[in-house]
Amino acid sequence: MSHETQPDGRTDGRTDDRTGDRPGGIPDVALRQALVAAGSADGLLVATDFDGVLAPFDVDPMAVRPVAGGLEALRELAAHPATTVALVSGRDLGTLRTLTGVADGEPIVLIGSHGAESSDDAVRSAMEAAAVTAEDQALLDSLTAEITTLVTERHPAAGLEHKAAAIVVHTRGLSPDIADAAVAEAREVALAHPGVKVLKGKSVLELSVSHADKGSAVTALGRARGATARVYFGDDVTDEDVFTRMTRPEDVTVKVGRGSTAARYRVEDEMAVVEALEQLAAARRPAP
Ligand SMILES: O=P(O)(O)OC[C@H]1O[C@H](O[C@H]2O[C@H](CO)[C@@H](O)[C@H](O)[C@H]2O)[C@H](O)[C@@H](O)[C@@H]1O
Repeated sequence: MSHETQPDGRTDGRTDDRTGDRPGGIPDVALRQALVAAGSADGLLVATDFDGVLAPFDVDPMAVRPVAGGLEALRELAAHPATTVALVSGRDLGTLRTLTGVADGEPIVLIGSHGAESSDDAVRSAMEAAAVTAEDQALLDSLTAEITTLVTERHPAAGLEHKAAAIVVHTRGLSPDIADAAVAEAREVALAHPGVKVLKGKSVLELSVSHADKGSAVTALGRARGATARVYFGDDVTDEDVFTRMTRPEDVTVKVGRGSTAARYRVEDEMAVVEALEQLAAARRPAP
């Protein structure tokens, strides 16, 4: 049986999505310069994906937490004038809030369910067409029932995650053959339901009733806040929707880890993301 290929070029069931030990720092001089330039823009948008970018992967999707320094750097950035900060995720809004600890009223925008949910009015209004309707909910309910039966009866080692707009089959840590079979059969179930969007992520198959995309949500936020420079960090297929939409000369798009990408720059891991955020925050501080 051929193994399900991951967006980062690995095969399903492997638990390490990273490139190995890193020496520290951001070796790419061009990226460092781009961050300094973005940091001095009149209006800055800094947005980052969550899993695999700000939080290391875990077999248990609810056990992940942001890497040390990540939230601190985002909070400092959000406190600077003319600076908008957003956390953007395939997680649903409630889960993103729980896992990041970002409280209601904090000046960090949360964008969940790949853009279908947000704490920001402008994003919600721009993404209204992608919000989950009663009809979508009925579709999700019947899809969830079928996928739950499939996983319980045929692939009990796989995990299930219930989200506001999707049901997700998790295969991290499983042997490739078991993971491939679970993913292939879940995909078959989804394909029998017109209107269901199938997303193959890293050791996950997400079956969604929303057609939101992160690119539309992030660019809507940038527009609403008058951002003249936009910075985005992402690691997975759904982040490519942002990379392909952010192509102005002032934009800084950063792919985290391996795999083909439309991003302009690349860093190795979550700690490099924190370093980049700290550089941006330093560039944003008023001169003494
Ligand atoms: O858009 P993101 O914030 O990157 O979310 C993408 C998916 O992330 C989660 O799955 C990933 O992280 C899990 C926890 O480390 C891991 O077990 C799984 O293998 C990864 O694919 C989340 O569970 C999904 O719902 C998100 O869509």
